[in-house]
Amino acid sequence: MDKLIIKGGNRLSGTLPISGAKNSALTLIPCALLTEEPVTLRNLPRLADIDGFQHLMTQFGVAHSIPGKRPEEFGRVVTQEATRITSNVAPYDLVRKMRASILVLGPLLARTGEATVSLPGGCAIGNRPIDLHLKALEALGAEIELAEGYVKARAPAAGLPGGEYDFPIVSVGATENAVMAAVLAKGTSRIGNAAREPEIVDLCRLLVAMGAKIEGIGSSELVIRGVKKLYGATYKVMADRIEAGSYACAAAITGGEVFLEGANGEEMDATTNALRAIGVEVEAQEDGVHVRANGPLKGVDLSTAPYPGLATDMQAQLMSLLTKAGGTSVLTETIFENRYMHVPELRRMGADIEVSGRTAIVKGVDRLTGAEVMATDLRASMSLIIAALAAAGETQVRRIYHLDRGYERLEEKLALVGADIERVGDD
Ligand SMILES: CC(=O)N[C@H]1[C@@H](OP(=O)(O)OP(=O)(O)OC[C@H]2O[C@@H](n3ccc(=O)[nH]c3=O)[C@H](O)[C@@H]2O)O[C@H](CO)[C@@H](O)[C@@H]1O
Ligand SMILES: C=C(OP(=O)(O)O)C(=O)O
Repeated sequence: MDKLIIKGGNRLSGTLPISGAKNSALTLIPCALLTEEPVTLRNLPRLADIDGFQHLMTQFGVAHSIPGKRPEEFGRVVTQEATRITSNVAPYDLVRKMRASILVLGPLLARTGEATVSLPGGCAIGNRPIDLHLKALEALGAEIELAEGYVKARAPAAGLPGGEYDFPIVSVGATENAVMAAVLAKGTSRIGNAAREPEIVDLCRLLVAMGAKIEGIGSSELVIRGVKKLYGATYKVMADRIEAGSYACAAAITGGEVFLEGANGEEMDATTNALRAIGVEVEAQEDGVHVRANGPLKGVDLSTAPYPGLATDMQAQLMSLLTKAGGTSVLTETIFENRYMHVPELRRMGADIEVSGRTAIVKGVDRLTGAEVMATDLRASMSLIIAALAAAGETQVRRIYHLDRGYERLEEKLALVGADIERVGDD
């Protein structure tokens, strides 16, 4: 297993390219199941999760090709073609490694009338049930059965009729599954209290490019008129707002100045507002976001919330930044029940953080020190790297396979802006 060795203290400066969004790509890829025509995605990030999802897609008979010959630098172009679905079963072995695999349920059901998908199970950040995915699909007319660790979903012989569902709480994944199932339904569907995350907008835009009829895109009420058939399309995956926010925190904690090339300022408004409140200068430009930390960092109170609120996927990284901010900060995590796994590791680096239930109280310290730490999940891993960049001495981050799920060429990008970071084989 690899580990990262980071020597802290370098001020980050320069241009940092932002990749395609993992969480968008993971819902755009299964859209290829909805049509027999080729769907080409541009700007796909090179990530373990994307490779894993593409592997899952081959299970259903989806063919992949890379059109043209271009160097695979940042961002890939991949065409998927599901001329014929050869299986509608997603087995445990492929699903357990990646929770987002549940996103094949809606499209498989819509295209073939049946889908059998392994229950994904919990993960480090929380329990993460899928009850809302199933309730929404039932409301659209599916029959659902749970047996032997699998979800078996079936549509009536004539296809899903479509229907109405109001989510009791906002769920990104369940909204995505419902939208992907509704686009090929016989009738019209209405999804209330839908998630409004930019990744959902990206999903709807691809589906519209494929011929879907969706109203209310970007709002919490989606009305979807089912169509008989969807067509092929070519679509560019949006920039990763969480990757961009993570690197903004990394630059800020070093007192640095970076240009996040390709980032979309509007989509990361809540993060940029938090950074500004902390005392970091952030300017959204047409082709990216400029970040400059030029003065003392101030403690703030932050609470995560569904979009347009502050993303839970940014909580750990902002907490790292706040360990060096003056005064006391209070962070409240409202989305996942166990998303403070980074706290004990940050404490090992000298941070002063107390957790009580959903709240973390962070008292700024003058100095963080390098230590051997363990990554526990994707964003927790990034928070340790952010702290390491500002810590005195050397930090070793183990279990970095979590990072490879969501940060494309992390050490290359950070080195590009001056970080002293190296990936070595673990002993
Ligand atoms: C691949 C992907 O896009 N992952 C993102 C997606 O995850 P994901 O789609 O899994 O997250 P959800 O929005 O569904 O989860 C929000 C909350 O709803 C709960 N819930 C969800 C579904 C359900 O059927 N029942 C239920 O109770 C969850 O446990 C959680 O407490 O949105 C999260 C919230 O922004 C992000 O942190 C993840 O990075
Ligand atoms: C929690 C995350 O991802 P996933 O839903 O894929 O586990 C994340 O991206 O921070």
